[in-house]
Amino acid sequence: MNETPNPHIIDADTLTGGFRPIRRVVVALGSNLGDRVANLQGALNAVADTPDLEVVGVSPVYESAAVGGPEGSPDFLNAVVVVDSTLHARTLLERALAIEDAFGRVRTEPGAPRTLDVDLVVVGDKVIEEDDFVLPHPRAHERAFVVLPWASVDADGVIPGQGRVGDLAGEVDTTTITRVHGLELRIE
Ligand SMILES: Nc1ncnc2c1ncn2[C@@H]1O[C@H](COP(=O)(O)OP(=O)(O)OP(=O)(O)O)[C@@H](O)[C@H]1O
Ligand SMILES: Nc1nc2c(c(=O)[nH]1)N=C(CO)CN2
Repeated sequence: MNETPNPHIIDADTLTGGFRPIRRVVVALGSNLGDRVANLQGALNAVADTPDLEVVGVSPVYESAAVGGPEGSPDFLNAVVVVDSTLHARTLLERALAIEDAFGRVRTEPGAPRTLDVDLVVVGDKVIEEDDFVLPHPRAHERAFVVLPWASVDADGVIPGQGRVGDLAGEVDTTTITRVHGLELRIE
């Protein structure tokens, strides 16, 4: 195998200077601790306040039983925010973790109840497999609380390697999930 990088193929993320591609990014929000509506609403505002990022869609809010996590975990509220951004994928991850921290997220055991979860579901068609960062999010395609809200704002969205989100929405387990009527997140 020739390990020498081909100088004619440039990963857009390594470009310096003015040009950066705009990517469609899907951000999943979840909360099952504290004032869940205020947490989701605040997270949406924080996402929208990010430089070099434009919100193009906000899903309805869905409620569902906690998948995994300790016995008796409270139900979650979830929503999905669709954005266009020129930010690097890793910059988006750092921003997501900072927003979680700003909402009092305490990191204990995996699956523990949390005031706010901000996951990057997809960043365009980027595929990343690093210890602390995986794209597309490896469990998103099987999660009703991700694909239902996302499909409701963009059924033609795609999870690379998994398919069209409108189709995935017909395949996931929807046993406990319901749309919360009369509640809409808005950018304030
Ligand atoms: N696509 C991604 N979006 C957000 N975090 C990610 C992603 N890929 C890897 N991570 C890493 O996952 C770590 C733990 O995330 P977190 O504690 O929110 O997991 P979880 O919400 O309990 O489980 P899940 O990952 O199944 O949603 C984060 O610190 C982050 O570095
Ligand atoms: N219903 C629901 N269950 C979950 C959720 C979530 O957001 N909603 N997030 C998890 C870890 O990210 C684990 N389980």
